[in-house]
Amino acid sequence: MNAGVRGQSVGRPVVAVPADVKSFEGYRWHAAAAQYLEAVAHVAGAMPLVVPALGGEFDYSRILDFVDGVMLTGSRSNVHPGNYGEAPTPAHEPFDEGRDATTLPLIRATLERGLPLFAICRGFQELNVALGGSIAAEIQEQPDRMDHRAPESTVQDERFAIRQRIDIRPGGRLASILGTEPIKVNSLHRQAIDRLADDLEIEATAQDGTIEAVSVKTAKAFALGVQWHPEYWAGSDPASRTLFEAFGDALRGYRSQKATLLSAAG
Ligand SMILES: N[C@@H](CCC(=O)NCCCC(=O)O)C(=O)O
Repeated sequence: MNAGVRGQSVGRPVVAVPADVKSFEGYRWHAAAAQYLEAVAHVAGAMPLVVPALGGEFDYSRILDFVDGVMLTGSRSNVHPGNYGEAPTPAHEPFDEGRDATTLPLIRATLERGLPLFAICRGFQELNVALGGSIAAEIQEQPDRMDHRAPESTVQDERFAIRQRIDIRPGGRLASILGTEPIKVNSLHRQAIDRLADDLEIEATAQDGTIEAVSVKTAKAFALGVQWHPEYWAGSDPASRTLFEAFGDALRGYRSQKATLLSAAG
């Protein structure tokens, strides 16, 4: 990932990025992958703030007073199906229930308060679950579905290669950012939106009908989810860059609106 610098550090908007809980080097970590943080910093022009996945213990909606938006990252873990009323099976694993307990309430609070929200891959699936939708597991095993998993490789640039066509709904919010010509994206997932939440609008689909992008119908600000990974090529792929720039513009808009309201209140 090679993102170019955008914006200055003074006065940059701040973006909350909920962490994953990971185990390595003998420790449990609350961590977010660099590719997301760097795309926020270098292309959206905002300061990322990683939020530990301790949502069962804390009401993180309090941090919405101090940030200008929220970004939800991708992760290999899956939303626990208990969150959408289904019993867990081995096909739903692995889980990260600390992250679920953090992101699901935070998504609802972010939308209620009108902060910009950008949801990527696992985050896109979380957005659907947080608003009452459900998720299908192991979609590559379903007839008429393509294989949306990453190519087998140890080289991240190959796993994240742009290779899958998506069609963008004319007249939609994604089309207002990227236009209506089909684009190619990367694809690294085994699950997909099944029942779409009532407050979500489909913005793009893959050739097998898999939902690839959604927006929140009643959102007061930028509220977009994508099943692919624009963060990985945000420094070089025009569509990926444009999405992060649009998120950055929404963050700056929210920040300046908040400053105006605060100064009017004295
Ligand atoms: N677990 C979900 C979400 C997929 C996702 O966020 N993938 C990120 C890429 C992880 C990697 O393979 O490196 C699903 O599989 O649908």
